[in-house]
Parts: sequence; structure tokens; C-alpha cells
Amino acid sequence: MKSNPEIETVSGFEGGNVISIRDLYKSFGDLHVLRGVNLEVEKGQNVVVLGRSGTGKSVLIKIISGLLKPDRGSVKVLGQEVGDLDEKELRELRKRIGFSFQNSALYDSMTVRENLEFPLVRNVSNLSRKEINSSVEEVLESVGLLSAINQSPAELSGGQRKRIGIARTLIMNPEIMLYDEPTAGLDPTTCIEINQLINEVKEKYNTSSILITHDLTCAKMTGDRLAMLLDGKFVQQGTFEEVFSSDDERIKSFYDYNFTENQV
Ligand SMILES: Nc1ncnc2c1ncn2[C@@H]1O[C@H](COP(=O)(O)OP(=O)(O)OP(=O)(O)O)[C@@H](O)[C@H]1O
Repeated sequence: MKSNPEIETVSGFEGGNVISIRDLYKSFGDLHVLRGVNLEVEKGQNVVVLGRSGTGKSVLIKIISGLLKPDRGSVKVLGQEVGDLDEKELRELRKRIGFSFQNSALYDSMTVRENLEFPLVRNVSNLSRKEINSSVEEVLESVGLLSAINQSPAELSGGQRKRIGIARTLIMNPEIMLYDEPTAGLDPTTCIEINQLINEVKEKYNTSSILITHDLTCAKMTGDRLAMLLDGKFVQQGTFEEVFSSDDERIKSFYDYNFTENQV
């Protein structure tokens, strides 16, 4: 994809880690959600965050994107300490991060083309109509849905909406992708197609990603590394095989429960 000079920035991070989290704590009153989280995401890596409902996966994502403040600890994203950034700097940082939400967050009152133009026009000034059109067409081609350009998201299937949601983040050339339950609510075949798309995005756009999922097929297909969040910490990190060969009963039961549920 043609890069956009206005949103292109120099990556000043060192050691190849686009995200680096050290000793992170977050509580809500007496509820101690994150209790010493450490996580590194290397450039070009997909890291899958696993954990039962309510373990703090979304809280972690919100802290990474500066939407929530941690109680203590260091969160470095693309070389910048998120807690040190003011609102303007946070907005600039967020332009470098693509958020793929569970519900795809598309506007049904707009066409697919208008949905994709929206973030571009809002964030990048002085683009010509030709540049906007070619960016929209290029990302739609990347997700295999150029044919849907004039349709309303309401006319599309769940899997197609998911693809358009991903295209809408790609149009900003993100360096990091944050996927929240990318395959939730999709049938097994569509899940596999979305997993393939996630891998294609990594290759084509050279993105680094964190994926939150309960779907073990998704974890296995997309995760270069998995990290299991339990009781406020990552208790196990590694490849799919490494994590699930653990003797930890909590990891075994997570596997058994999700394996059965998803028919991996
Ligand atoms: N702003 C908030 N104020 C108070 N409590 C919160 C807030 N945000 C999250 N929590 C609590 O923190 C805990 C972790 O929430 P979180 O949404 O991160 O879970 P999760 O692991 O993403 O779960 P799920 O898989 O169900 O989405 C929950 O008990 C939740 O109620």
C-alpha cells in the first residue's frame, strides 16, 4: 500500500519491541484486575492474549491505547511511554494503531466506501479525491471485498462486515493492530477465513498485533506467541504447543473448555 506521508512517523523504539509492558497493575476499588503484567510484542509478531471472561484482557488493551491509566508500571508503545503522553500525543499514537472491534463498529447509514473514507478524511488533510479512491479500493482489494464498495454494511454477512472493519483500520496504515475477539459469532469456515486474513494483513502491511480471543483455532492459526492471563498475570507465554503442554490445571481446564466449545 502507498504510504501516507502525513501519518508516517519514524519508529523510535529499540530492541524490536513495538509494545513493552513491565510490572503493570490496575485495580478498580477492591477489584485487583492486573497484578504485575509483563508482555513484549516484537515487530511483525502476532501475540494472542488468552484468558477467561473478566480476567482483564480488555482493560489491558485500554491501557495500551491510553484509554485507561494504570495504577503503576510501564507501558511503552512504539517507543513512547503511554502514561507520559498528553491528549494530543495520545491521538497521534492512536493513529498508528488499528482497532478491530468485536462488532466491527461500522455505520449502516453509510456505504462501505463512505465507511472507509471516514477515518482517512478525518485524520489526513489535503488528500485528493483520486488518492482517497485509490486508498479505499486498495484496502478493499486486500480484504477481498472490492465488489462490496457501494453496498451498505447492513447488507453484508458477519464475516464480510468483519473484513470491512479490518479494511477500515488498514486504510490508516497502522503499525499495530489490536483485534478484540476477531472470530466471535462467526461460523467455523468464516473463522478460518478471517484467521487467514489476519495472517495476510501481518505479511502485507508488516503489522504487529495483539489478538484477544477464546477461539483456540484462531490462537493456533494466527499466534506467533500466546500469553495466558490468569489471576492478573501472564502465567504462561510461548507457542500454542508450549502453552498448552503446561501442567497448570487452570491452563488445562481453559483448553478443555474452549476445545469442546469450538470444536477445534
Ligand atoms: N471502568 C471500570 N470500572 C470498574 N470495573 C471495571 C472497569 N473496566 C473493567 N472493569 C472490571 O475489570 C474486570 C476485567 O474486565 P475486562 O473487560 O478487562 O475483562 P475481559 O477479560 O476483557 O473479559 P471478556 O472476555 O468477558 O471480554 C471485570 O471484572 C470488569 O468488571
